[in-house]
Amino acid sequence: MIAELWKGMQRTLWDRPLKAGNLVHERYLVQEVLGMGSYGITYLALDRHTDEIIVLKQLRNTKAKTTAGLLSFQRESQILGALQKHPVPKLLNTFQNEQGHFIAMEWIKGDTFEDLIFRDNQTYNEKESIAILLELLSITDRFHKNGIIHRDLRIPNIIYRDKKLIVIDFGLACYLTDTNLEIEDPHDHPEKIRMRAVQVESDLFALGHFALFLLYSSYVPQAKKELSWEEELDISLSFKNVLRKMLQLDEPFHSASDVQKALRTI
Ligand SMILES: Nc1ncnc2c1ncn2[C@@H]1O[C@H](COP(=O)(O)OP(=O)(O)OP(=O)(O)O)[C@@H](O)[C@H]1O
Repeated sequence: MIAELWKGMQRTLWDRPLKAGNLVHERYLVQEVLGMGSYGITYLALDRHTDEIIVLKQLRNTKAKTTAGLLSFQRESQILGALQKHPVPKLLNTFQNEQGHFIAMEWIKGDTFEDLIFRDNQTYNEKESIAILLELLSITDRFHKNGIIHRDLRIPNIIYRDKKLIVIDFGLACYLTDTNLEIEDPHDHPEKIRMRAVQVESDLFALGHFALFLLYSSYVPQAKKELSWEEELDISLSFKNVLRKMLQLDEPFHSASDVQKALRTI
C-alpha cells in the first residue's frame, strides 16, 4: 500500500508535463498537453524551424529509468519509421536531451472516431461500417505484411482526415517476432489481453470491437434490459458471422485479407 502511494507520488513529481512556452531541443515550442498515457506525455508544439504545429511525444521520466520503458519508446519510433509509406503520421525527429526522450511527428489534424461518434453524434449503418472496416483492414494488412502489429486499434487511434483514414499511436505496436515482450498484467481485462497478444489476430479482434462502436452509433435502445450485441444490432446474419470470427467467438480469421474476402461477400 505504502509502496503504491510512493510510486504514485514519484510519478506526479517526476512526470510533470512541460508547460506551454517551454522550448525543447532549441526548436519545439510547447503549446499544450494533448494527453498523458501510461508511457508517454504528448504535446502539440510549434516547430520554429518550419513554423508548423507538430506532435511531440515525451517518454515519462519514470519510464525512462526502466529498460522496458526505453525499449518501448525506441520500438515506437522505429516502427513509425518503418511504416512511413503507409497512412501514419510522418516521423520528423527523435532525440534525447536533459529534458528527456522525445519523438517529433506530424500532427494529423482531423477527427478521431471517438470524436465523430461521441462528440459529433455521427452515425454509421451496416454498409458504411463495412466500407470503413475494409479500408482499415487494407491498412492493417499492409502493417502485418511488414511484420508489424499495432495492438491498439481503438476509436481514439483512428483519424478521419480528407476522407481518408490515418492510424496513430504506435506506443504498443510491436514486431511479430517480438515474442519476449513483457508479460501483460494477468489482472487485466481478458479483452485487453486478447488485444495485446503478439499475433495478427489481436488487431483483427480490436477491429471487431471498432466495428461494434461504429454500429452502436446508430442503435436506439428498445428493450429495458440489456441484450447481447447480436440481439441488439440490426445487421445481416452474414456480417454478424464475420464479426463473431473477428471477436474470436467462432474459429478466428488468421489474416486481414481473409476478413476482407468475407466482408466482400456480404
Ligand atoms: N500524430 C498525432 N496527430 C494528432 N493527434 C495525435 C497524434 N498523436 C497523438 N495524438 C492525440 O494525442 C492524444 C494523446 O495521445 P497518446 O498517443 O499519448 O495516447 P494516450 O491515449 O494519451 O495514451 P496511450 O499512449 O496510453 O494510449 C490523443 O488524444 C491522440 O488522439
